[in-house]
Formats: sequence, C-alpha cells, structure tokens
Amino acid sequence: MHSLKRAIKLKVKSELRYIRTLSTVSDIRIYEVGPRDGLQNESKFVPTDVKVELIHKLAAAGIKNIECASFVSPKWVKQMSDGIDVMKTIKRSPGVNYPVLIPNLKGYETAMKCNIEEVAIFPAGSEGFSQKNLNCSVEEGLKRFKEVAVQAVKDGLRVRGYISCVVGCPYDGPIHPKGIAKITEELFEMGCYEVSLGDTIGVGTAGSVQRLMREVLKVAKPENLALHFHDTYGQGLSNLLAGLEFGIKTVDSSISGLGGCPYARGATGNLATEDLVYFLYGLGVNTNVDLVKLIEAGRYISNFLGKMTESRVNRALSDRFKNHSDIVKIAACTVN
Ligand SMILES: CC(C)(COP(=O)([O-])OP(=O)([O-])OC[C@H]1O[C@@H](n2cnc3c(N)ncnc32)[C@H](O)[C@@H]1OP(=O)([O-])[O-])[C@@H](O)C(=O)NCCC(=O)NCCSC(=O)C[C@@](C)(O)CC(=O)[O-]
Repeated sequence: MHSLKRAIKLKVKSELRYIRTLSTVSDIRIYEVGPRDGLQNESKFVPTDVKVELIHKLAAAGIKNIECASFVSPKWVKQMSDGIDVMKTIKRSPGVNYPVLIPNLKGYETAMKCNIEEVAIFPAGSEGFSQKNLNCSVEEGLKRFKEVAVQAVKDGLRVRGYISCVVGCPYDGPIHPKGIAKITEELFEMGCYEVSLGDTIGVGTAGSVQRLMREVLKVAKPENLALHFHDTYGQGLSNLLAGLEFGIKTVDSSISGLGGCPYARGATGNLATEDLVYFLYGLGVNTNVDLVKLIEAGRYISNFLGKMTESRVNRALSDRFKNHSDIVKIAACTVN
C-alpha cells in the first residue's frame, strides 16, 4: 500500500514537471540538416544548382541554421563532392548560419576556401559505427576531430559536435548512455559550443531518450545540447517531447524527412522539418518559419528526387492551405 502511494506520488510529480516544462517551451532553435544529412544518402547525384536552390528556399522560409554540405572524402560520399561549389554559390541571407560537416584537417583546409563560419565534427558513439563511417576507432576519431576543433577555434569559427549512434548502433547494438556522456564532455573540452546527440538509426524511444538525457545532463547544460532524431521507427516527435521535458532548446531536422547515412545500415530519414515546425506551432512556440514556404521547399526537393515526401504534415496539407496563419490555426487547434 505504502509503495503504491509512493508510486502514484512520483507519477503525479513527474506529470506536473512535464506539464510545467512544456508550458514554458519557447525559442526552439531549428537546425536544418536536409542539404547535408538529407541528401548525402541519395544515390542519384543532386546537381549543385538544385542544392543551392533548396538552401535558398529554406532560408526564405525563415530557417536560420542550414547545414549545407560536408567536406568528407568524395570516395566515401560522392553526393557531397561539390561542397566547395555549393558554399561558393549560395547567396547568404543576413542572420542565417550556414555550417558544414568536417571529418579531418584535410576537409577543414578545403572548407576554409569558402568563407565558413561554423564547422561540425562527428565522432561516433560506438566502435562499430566509427570503423564503418570514419575508418578508425572512436579514440582515433576523437583525436582527429580535436585537431579540427582546435584549429577552428583558433581561426575564430564556431564548432559543433555531433555524436552518432547515441542510443543504438547497427553493428554493436544498444549503446550505454555513460559512454555518450563521456564523449559529450570531451567535445566540450575541445571547444564545441553545442553537442548534437544523434540517434542515427532511429531506434530510440521516449524511454531511452530519458535515460540518455539523465546521464548526459550530468556533464552538460540542456541549452548546450541538441537532439538529432532519425524517424526510422516513427518515434521522432515523441522522442523530441521526451527531450523537451529536460529543457532542450535546439532540434535538428531535415526538410521533407530526407536523410540517412550511407554507412549506417537501416538508417532512414530525419525528423521532417515540416512536422517539427507544425508540432512547435501546436505547442505555441513561434518559430518564425513560414509553413507554406517550408512545404514548398519540401515539395521542390521531393519532386526533384522523384519521391513522395516523408513529411506527414507536408502530405496532409495539400494545396487547400495556401495561407501560413490558416495552417498555424490548424496546428494550434484554435478557432476565431
Ligand atoms: C574520414 C575519412 C576521410 C577517412 O577515410 P580514409 O580512406 O581512411 O582516409 P585516409 O586519411 O586514409 O586518406 C585516403 C585518401 O582520401 C583522401 N581524403 C581524406 N580525407 C579527405 C577529405 N576530407 N576530403 C577529400 N579527400 C580526403 C586522402 O587525401 C587520401 O587520398 P589519396 O592520397 O589516396 O589520393 C572517410 O572515412 C570519410 O570521409 N568518412 C565520412 C563518411 C560520411 O560522410 N558519413 C556521413 C556523415 S556522418 C552522419 O551522417 C551522422 C550524423 C553526423 O548526421 C549524425 C547522425 O545522423 O546521427
């Protein structure tokens, strides 16, 4: 009887904390990864002008952080081999951040030829994925990324860290949150301003995200963390809710739900940006993103790729809704 009462008390306490946190969710920073994470897995080469147009459309929709390219080995990911051209061609809008992904000093030197302000480094949270994705151990990867981070900080750039496979790895299975917390700490020590926790194969659930957050928040503040969910098992938004409960302020997403990693077997697209924005408007968070323009950007790239959008919101909001505020009303379930 006593333990039942205690369990009910704990449940009520946790529900109250949840409602309190969600009612104060505001200022969520959206970090769009479509032009990089979204496209890197596409087998058909996307011409530079299409990549550039997509980036312009995202910026026009009001997205303020757009990861545009990666400077990885073209032998490993051919789709990203035109990073220099992309970065040299885009017309940069004031107030928009255009980061790029960097695997090593060679990639960094190339990226520095094209006016870069932010770089992202990406160690793996598991040995198996590190070997497949970076051709080295986690420790060796961290050493290489540290060289990049130290140089970038010296050059006055912002450095973002990703950790991939934070919940599960296609080669090693479930991943313990303690190891992820340790890598998070190392990334901050290298000079990262933010660490994005990547569920690369999308196996996470609200429960595993809670366990991860409890461990990682022992070494980091929620405002310095980002969440990067692939939606393979359809858990993206519920995982995000679990993360928001801990005060997370930055969320990665990909236009039209594109995405996947060529070296992560079974990985599918990221949480779709259209779904994320609709969800945030529903919570009363004003993202300043124009949903009509965002949906157009999603359709632009899906049409080019010849596939149906993975965004449920994009699919649901057919051409009936041409007005951003009408869509926001649907999201917030408000009536005049
Ligand atoms: C790390 C390496 C380069 C090691 O690849 P390696 O083959 O071991 O490299 P190496 O150092 O032995 O060099 C071999 C050759 O590659 C060249 N090379 C070496 N580096 C570069 C470079 N930067 N740019 C251009 N060329 C390069 C180098 O110069 C050399 O050329 P050669 O002498 O034979 O002519 C390779 O494994 C690689 O590029 N991996 C990246 C794979 C990738 O892009 N994966 C997807 C991104 S990660 C991801 O999506 C997850 C994330 C971040 O989104 C989070 C999540 O979703 O959860």
